[in-house]
Amino acid sequence: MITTSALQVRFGDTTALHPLDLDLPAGRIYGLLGRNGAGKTTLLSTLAGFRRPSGGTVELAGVPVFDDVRATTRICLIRDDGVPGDPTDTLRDNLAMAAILRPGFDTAYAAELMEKFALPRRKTLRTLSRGQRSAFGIVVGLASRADLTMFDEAHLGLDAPSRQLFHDELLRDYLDRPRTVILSTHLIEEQSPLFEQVLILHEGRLLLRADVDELRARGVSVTGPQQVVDDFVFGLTVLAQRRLGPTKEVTVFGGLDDERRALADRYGLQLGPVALQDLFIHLTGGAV
Ligand SMILES: Nc1ncnc2c1ncn2[C@@H]1O[C@H](COP(=O)(O)OP(=O)(O)OP(=O)(O)O)[C@@H](O)[C@H]1O
Repeated sequence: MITTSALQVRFGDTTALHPLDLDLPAGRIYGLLGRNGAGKTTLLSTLAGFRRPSGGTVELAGVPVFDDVRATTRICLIRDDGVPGDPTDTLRDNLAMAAILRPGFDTAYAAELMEKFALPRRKTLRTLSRGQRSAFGIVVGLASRADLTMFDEAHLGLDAPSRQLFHDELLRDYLDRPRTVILSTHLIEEQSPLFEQVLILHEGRLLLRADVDELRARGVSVTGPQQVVDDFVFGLTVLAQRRLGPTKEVTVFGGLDDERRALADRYGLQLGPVALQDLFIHLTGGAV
């Protein structure tokens, strides 16, 4: 369990995180969403003990994370801007160092992942391509098997097959060895199937925390012939609209009562769950 109490981070005049009380029970995958500058990286760095809070505390299972190896060796944060390790060392040496630093590191699993991501063991970290660097970060992040594992936009630069591999491996390994995972991402629709719970940060505050299923039920997608859909959603809060030839899909905010559902059925309209991205844009005040 990771717990924050009145956690606050300021950079000069900028308050990146307003006092935040948060408890994240262990053994779940959390999605951390927020617009640019919302405070996601600041929060994750502080949870990892990389940054001293301006106020308040962060504890992992009761142990303060800042400057305490009892907690930091159980935490792994993979950031978008680089892999933990020495850029002038080979990947092989960097993996050996990770194994020394992290008690839960699984060398055999790291070797398996290196193969799967086709990473060159003899190359130095700094000579890797952008996507290869991300892939190496993911290898370290997964093989560390840390109690608290966080990926901060760690997929940046990865091609689609590698992102799929990341998802598959994360899910497989998590199911074998449940731990707490936080994924910060702007690829909401792509990564949301992994989330059990979503946290939305907005302007340094926690705007929303909800289970994914509950969130998807906060809106409805309505699909059918354009004119019929337009008539049906008249007066409702429209979050997004998409056209595909004569067919239209409209996402509306809020649930539909039984009467409206019966009406949709009579008109032959299809109803489905809301796309998290549409809801996210609506909740964080973006343009539709
Ligand atoms: N080292 C720093 N010095 C000054 N201000 C900072 C520093 N790091 C972050 N900030 C500010 O803190 C706020 C939160 O930044 P943060 O990087 O946590 O956002 P983010 O949600 O991760 O954004 P993005 O999605 O763009 O990566 C922003 O206003 C940012 O400008």
